[in-house]
Amino acid sequence: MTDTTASTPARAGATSWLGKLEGKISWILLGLAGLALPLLDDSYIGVIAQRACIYWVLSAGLNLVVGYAGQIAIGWVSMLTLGAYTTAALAAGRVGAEWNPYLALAAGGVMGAIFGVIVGLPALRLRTFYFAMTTLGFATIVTQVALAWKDVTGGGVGTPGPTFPWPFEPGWGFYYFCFILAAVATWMTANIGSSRYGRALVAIRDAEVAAEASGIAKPKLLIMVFLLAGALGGVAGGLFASLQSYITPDAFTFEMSVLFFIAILIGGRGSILGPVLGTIILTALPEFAAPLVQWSTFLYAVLLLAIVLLVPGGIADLLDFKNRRPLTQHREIVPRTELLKRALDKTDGKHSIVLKDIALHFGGVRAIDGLDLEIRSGEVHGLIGPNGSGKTTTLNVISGYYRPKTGTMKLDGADMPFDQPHARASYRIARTFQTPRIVGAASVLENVMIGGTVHGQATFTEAMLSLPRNRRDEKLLRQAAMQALATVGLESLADVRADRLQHSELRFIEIARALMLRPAFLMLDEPAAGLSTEEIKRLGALIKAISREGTGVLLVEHHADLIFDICDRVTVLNLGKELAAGTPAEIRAHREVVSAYLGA
Ligand SMILES: Nc1ncnc2c1ncn2[C@@H]1O[C@H](COP(=O)(O)OP(=O)(O)OP(=O)(O)O)[C@@H](O)[C@H]1O
Repeated sequence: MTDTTASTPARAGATSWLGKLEGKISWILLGLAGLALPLLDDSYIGVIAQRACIYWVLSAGLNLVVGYAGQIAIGWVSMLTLGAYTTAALAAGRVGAEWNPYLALAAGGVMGAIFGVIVGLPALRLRTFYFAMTTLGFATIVTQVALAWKDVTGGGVGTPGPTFPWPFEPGWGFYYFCFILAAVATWMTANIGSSRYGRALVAIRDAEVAAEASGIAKPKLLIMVFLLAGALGGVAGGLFASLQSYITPDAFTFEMSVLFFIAILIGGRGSILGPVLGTIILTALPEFAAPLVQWSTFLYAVLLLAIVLLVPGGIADLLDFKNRRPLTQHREIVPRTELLKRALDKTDGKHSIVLKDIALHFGGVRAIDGLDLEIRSGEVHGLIGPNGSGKTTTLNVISGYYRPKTGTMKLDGADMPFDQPHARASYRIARTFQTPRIVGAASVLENVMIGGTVHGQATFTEAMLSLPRNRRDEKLLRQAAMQALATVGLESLADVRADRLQHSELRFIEIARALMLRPAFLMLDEPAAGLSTEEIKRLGALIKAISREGTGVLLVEHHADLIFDICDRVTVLNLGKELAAGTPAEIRAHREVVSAYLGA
């Protein structure tokens, strides 16, 4: 029985239309509430709203760093501090002539952008808490410099914040300024979030090796995100200085950093709306519960624990009504191999990857020990052998994850570099993994679109401003991903969050994602593991059809029947060496293979 939740095109269309409306209504309500706030004519509420908007300008950028890219930048208050002092010092004429406050604010943004990249750079090497500590350390340094550099910052005595002239003068004018900037920050980061860059960030966060195999270069992407997050933090700082009227280093506390960070976590990682609501709630809460101010850090911790334990996906998960609709239990995967012609470029010429004398050792373990292997276009090449014989390691060498000790690897006769896994996508070499590497929090369609990231043309800025080239990219990627999903038989699940799917479906999603590269070579690492007999049969037909379209397939597998049914040639490994190579018939009859691996 097939899934009926969205099985017909009309129903699928209605579902996505509803989904879009669900998403838009929240934004429209939030926008209207923000615009109408001055009607309350309550200056106290006005100040809280200004603060929430300012915090959101910072959190919007930080959301890309923490929520999307998964980097624990816990000391991002440093950007607020830098932006505040830059804007205040320039506007007050502490560095040369007095600057126009709007220009000084822009300078605060530039300062934030520069230091955002500098603080972010360690993230390229350091992971999790090590990176968190560097951001905290930087925040402490900035505060100490603000204390010591009296000429510019006023030291412990402080310096006045800027006052913005008409049309954003203090009061509701300034509120609208903060509101507009928060709206622009939201729009820009939402554009990034829904572009190939946003999907790439989430892939780096949840499935880094798969991101690399799809051609995503982590360093370049993270630097752009840190630059944007730093710039927004700097602008937020300039606004904060104006809101405070007077700034001293005490104004930039560790609690603020925690607030920004927790707002994103309780909002929901990888969401835009959730963290906006998280920031508003955390900004407003202490104001309306004034007697609890002393307890704020404790309350933040309790709130965070409650969210992590009760709603790990945060507010965004609570608002994700679409993914609460039940899926049909018994779903079938029925690939449509006739669609492969459109999903793949049938290559007219012959291509080959040739490995010669490859050796790779892990300490004393000889994982590969002088292996020769040739993968040709239009053929399925089976790689079999007992556990630990070096199959996955061979695949990882071809994918660029490991650099062997000796040997060469050539693509169509030309040397191919061993490292840089993300560069494999440019050779149109795609792969799947022994354990499916899928972004559980993203939809099935988004997961498949990740595979086509390298085909996008729009720059980061074009994506941020949603310019025509980015919209065209998105349209093409979406069409190609739907095509790939239809080919593997899963298009009816396109809108479903991937972590709701069954294991067998994840295996086919990985193949759809690999097809997005229009691969000249496809390497499959135990794709039949965990599949039913019927599913293995369909998988076999799909793999065979892929090779018939000209793609060279390397199939690592333990299911001997599948190997002998669909492979053109088979190599048997034992202890990292070739035990035998030949046609399936030859391998079946090979005495040593039968005794070492296949059994009598
Ligand atoms: N990163 C690593 N560090 C140390 N040893 C490793 C590493 N990766 C693989 N090995 C070792 O190298 C040998 C080959 O491992 P590999 O995973 O390539 O085997 P395999 O044939 O794919 O096995 P399986 O069928 O169980 O997946 C094994 O002895 C394994 O323990």
